[in-house]
Amino acid sequence: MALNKYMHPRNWYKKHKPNFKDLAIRYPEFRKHANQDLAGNVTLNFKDPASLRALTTTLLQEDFGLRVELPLDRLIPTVPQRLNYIHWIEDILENKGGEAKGIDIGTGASCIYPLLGCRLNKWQFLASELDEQNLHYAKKNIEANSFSDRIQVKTVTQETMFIGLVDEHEQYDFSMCNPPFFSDHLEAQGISSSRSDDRPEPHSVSTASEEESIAWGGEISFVIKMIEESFQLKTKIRVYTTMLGKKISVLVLKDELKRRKVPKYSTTEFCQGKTMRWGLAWTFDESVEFPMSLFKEAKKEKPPLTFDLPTMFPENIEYMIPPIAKFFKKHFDELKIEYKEQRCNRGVAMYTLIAKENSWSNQRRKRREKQRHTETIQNINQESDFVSMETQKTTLQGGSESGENSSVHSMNEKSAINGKQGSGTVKDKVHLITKGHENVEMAKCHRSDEVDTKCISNFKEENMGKSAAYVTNVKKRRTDALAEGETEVHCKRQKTSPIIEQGLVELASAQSAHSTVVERTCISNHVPLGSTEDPNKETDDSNLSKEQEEIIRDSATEESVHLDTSILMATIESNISFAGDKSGNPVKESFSSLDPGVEVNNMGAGESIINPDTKPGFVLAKTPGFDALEKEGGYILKCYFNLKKRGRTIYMEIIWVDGQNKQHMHQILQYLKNQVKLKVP
Ligand SMILES: C[S@@+](CC[C@H](N)C(=O)[O-])C[C@H]1O[C@@H](n2cnc3c(N)ncnc32)[C@H](O)[C@@H]1O
Repeated sequence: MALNKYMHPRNWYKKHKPNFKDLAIRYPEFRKHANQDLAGNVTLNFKDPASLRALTTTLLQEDFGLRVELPLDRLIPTVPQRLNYIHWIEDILENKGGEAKGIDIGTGASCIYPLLGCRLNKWQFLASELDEQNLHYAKKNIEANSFSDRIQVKTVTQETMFIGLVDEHEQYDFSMCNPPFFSDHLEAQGISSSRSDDRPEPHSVSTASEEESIAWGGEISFVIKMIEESFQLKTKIRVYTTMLGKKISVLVLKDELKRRKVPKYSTTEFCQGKTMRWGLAWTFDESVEFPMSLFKEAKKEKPPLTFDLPTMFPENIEYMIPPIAKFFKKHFDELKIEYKEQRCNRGVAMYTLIAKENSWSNQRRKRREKQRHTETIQNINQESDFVSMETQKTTLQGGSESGENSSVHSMNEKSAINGKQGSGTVKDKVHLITKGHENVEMAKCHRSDEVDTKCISNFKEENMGKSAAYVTNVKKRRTDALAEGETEVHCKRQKTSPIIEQGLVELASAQSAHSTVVERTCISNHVPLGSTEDPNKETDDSNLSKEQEEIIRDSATEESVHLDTSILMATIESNISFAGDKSGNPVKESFSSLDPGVEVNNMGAGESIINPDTKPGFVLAKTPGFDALEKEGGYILKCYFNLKKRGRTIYMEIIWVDGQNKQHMHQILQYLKNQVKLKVP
């Protein structure tokens, strides 16, 4: 049912496929024509007119409460296709469910357009028909559904279109028509060449009589006559419309409207199953706005949304696709976007994404929360300025005693280099320093193999809760000390690099979320808490690029080197784990293996990151729900997400497939871009 996805969105059958089994149980007439196979599936023979009639009358009864009687030797309409046309008229009139007065040229025995139009809307109809038998049945069907006060059928001659049918005192909102489609018997039998080669053979039998299906000149001539008459009636009928059975007719008639300088016209597609029909509308009323064709919109080639990952490595190092793919998959999981991996190897990763809900819009709120965390951290850093000052002062007073508290050990060592003198109680001040530099503690905790959560929660309690009181306290002591005649020690505020800020933010956000960010940020350099070993030595940065070393140098100030490098290194290592050398080997295995979030070191070139046993190109279903979602269309967005190598960088593209609106795709791209920016400063 290739075209069903382009059915009008309000078409009942777009989401409610008829259940033949159920219909067979509840409708005896339908049951007579239903066949059940050994597997229990119920099918219909669409080449049998009686089966077709049973289906149409049963669906009209079941889904629209319409009781319709049809002769076997006249056209049997397909309900879903007729619904598409009704919904298109609703869209043009912009009055779904509202009142309108319409005309139906050649209503047929079913009188299907007026019946459906009146059932779904408060419309009234003037219908025409030239065939006696059709007229008889149409009237019967109108009465059977108690629509005699809203639907009027008039008998007309072959030459009549609007003139001779319409009431000259009346104003009409629209006209509709399903014209006889063949020009002669040869065409009706499929012998002449007007059926286009690419159009498949009909799947169901045509029961249309000669009068119904054949008109001199076919549908083109029929509609040209309508166009001619519309020039006489102009806005008496606000919008003229017709259905067309052949694409060539659409082109010819559009050309005709253009040639005759009709002010506004539009076309659309009616899609159902494997059948496509077309709609043509024109008007002399400039205020009419024709709706966009959903089919054309969906089919229109839209360039994919793209983004190049920033290059940040020296020339012999490149990004590797599998770890990057894993990075994005983690974010898809976070956004509850289902994905199906179509391919993942060194050169390309391809995914089909399906989102059943908008989980990215509230990301703004989350970002604001994160921003608040940043601000809190910045406040703490500012507060630490005072502490730095105190640190130096304390050291001047008696650096040897600073060993009482190992957490400030290295700092005191560094501060002691200043070698100035001061006075005061060393113990108290050491205590202050320890408190004020809880972030130093935290960094150290992260540098050990232990207690992430513990030190994070300490950090939260100690710093967030007590920092205000603490700063007041420090300020007071500082004033007191100065009042006692101590020498002022000048100390510049530490400038924290954006990377470090980011590290701090990640750590802070992790307090509540206890997210993998902590794991990623907490690299273990195996420096025990309070160790006096040089942290730079432990992190073994011999394999870092000059660029990266520079970042470290620029970011770490003399006093804060111990704290800053640990976080900085974590950030850089996460990035490095995205990279490989020219042969696809991870840049540095020891780095990668320290990062629990990225499995670079056990992944060979071309292997899938999800399942190392799987050969590239094999389809892996991420969740069992994916296929069901896809099949039932239970999603708001379906798109393709590809990662491709482009030189030394990676090119990311998102290609629209289906969904509510394309804006979702833009929002997801923006979200992913933001994540990349956080990751690659
Ligand atoms: C293809 S059938 C459409 C029937 C129905 N509207 C439907 O969609 O199922 C075309 C109908 O137009 C009728 N017809 C042909 N020429 C006509 C004319 N000049 N005026 C009114 N009806 C006409 C035929 O009898 C036939 O019932």
